[in-house]
Amino acid sequence: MQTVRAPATSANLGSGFDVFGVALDRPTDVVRVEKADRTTIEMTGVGSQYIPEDPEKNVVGAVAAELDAPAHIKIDKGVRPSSGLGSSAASSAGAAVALNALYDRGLSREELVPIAAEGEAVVSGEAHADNVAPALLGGFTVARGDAVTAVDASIPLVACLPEIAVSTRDARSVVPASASMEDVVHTVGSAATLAVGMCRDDPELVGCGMDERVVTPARAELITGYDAVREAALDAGAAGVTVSGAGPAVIAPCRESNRRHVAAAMVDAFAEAGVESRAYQTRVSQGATLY
Ligand SMILES: Nc1ncnc2c1ncn2[C@@H]1O[C@H](COP(=O)(O)OP(=O)(O)OP(=O)(O)O)[C@@H](O)[C@H]1O
Ligand SMILES: N[C@@H](CCO)C(=O)O
Repeated sequence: MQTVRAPATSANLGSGFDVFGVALDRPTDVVRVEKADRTTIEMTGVGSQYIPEDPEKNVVGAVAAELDAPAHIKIDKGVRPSSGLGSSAASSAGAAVALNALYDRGLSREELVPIAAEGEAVVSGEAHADNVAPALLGGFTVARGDAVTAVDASIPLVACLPEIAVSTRDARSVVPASASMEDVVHTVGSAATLAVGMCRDDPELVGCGMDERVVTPARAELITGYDAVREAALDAGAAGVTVSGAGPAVIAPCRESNRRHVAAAMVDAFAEAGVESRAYQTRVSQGATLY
């Protein structure tokens, strides 16, 4: 038997649409695997009632098939599905690490990225790596085509998850098909600033580099209270605010000393907009861990 704790992730970070990602130290999924003749799946935890246990429809079924590693897979969900916090990626990455160990496949974390990405294809039709890369490698990751670059980083963050359902499909359907050259230049400047901020463990640069004018404003429209939550987080000392993944979670990097204050301000602002929410006081951290 092998057990893995797999982290939530935030992939985009404003300026890095479909490219940047970070692993978060909470929330997490716990994935437990035991050898079996055929793959079966058992789900518990937050939102598990909405996740199919059929291996054809659950992301971990595709990962087990890719690794030719049939198993009884138990997943205790800590990362709510359709959260913008990489719920499906946490399970995919956790299963990839656990099954690789269970069957002694000897694959590196980098080699597991495309395998875990096949799990993502079950959900979205695309084997995109922007969430599974940080879930496997930890820190800050850059997914560019088939290549992934990872750097260690430790940035305090608040990830505030409202009780709103936003499907990734809907959130992708509102992304504009084109952008002006002015906006492209602005995004490149922001993305470069964010990457430097991650390399320097500087939350101010990371927050500044989240500013993006094409994808984020379109998606913010799907999140009731977003503008007020953004303003409240900035007033409380956050260095920046953006939509996490496809939403509806909203993330805000900040200094550790004011993280609690930022978290409370975001929850209060959602409440004033009539939306219940939960704020995770978290940080950029390591990838999936065997224990
Ligand atoms: N093991 C699993 N864990 C979570 N969701 C799963 C799993 N297997 C299948 N799913 C399906 O995947 C969908 C959730 O994945 P989705 O990528 O939309 O959300 P997310 O991972 O929270 O968001 P994001 O990628 O924006 O961070 C749900 O429809 C859910 O039923
Ligand atoms: N990068 C993806 C993450 C969601 O899977 C998006 O923002 O749509």
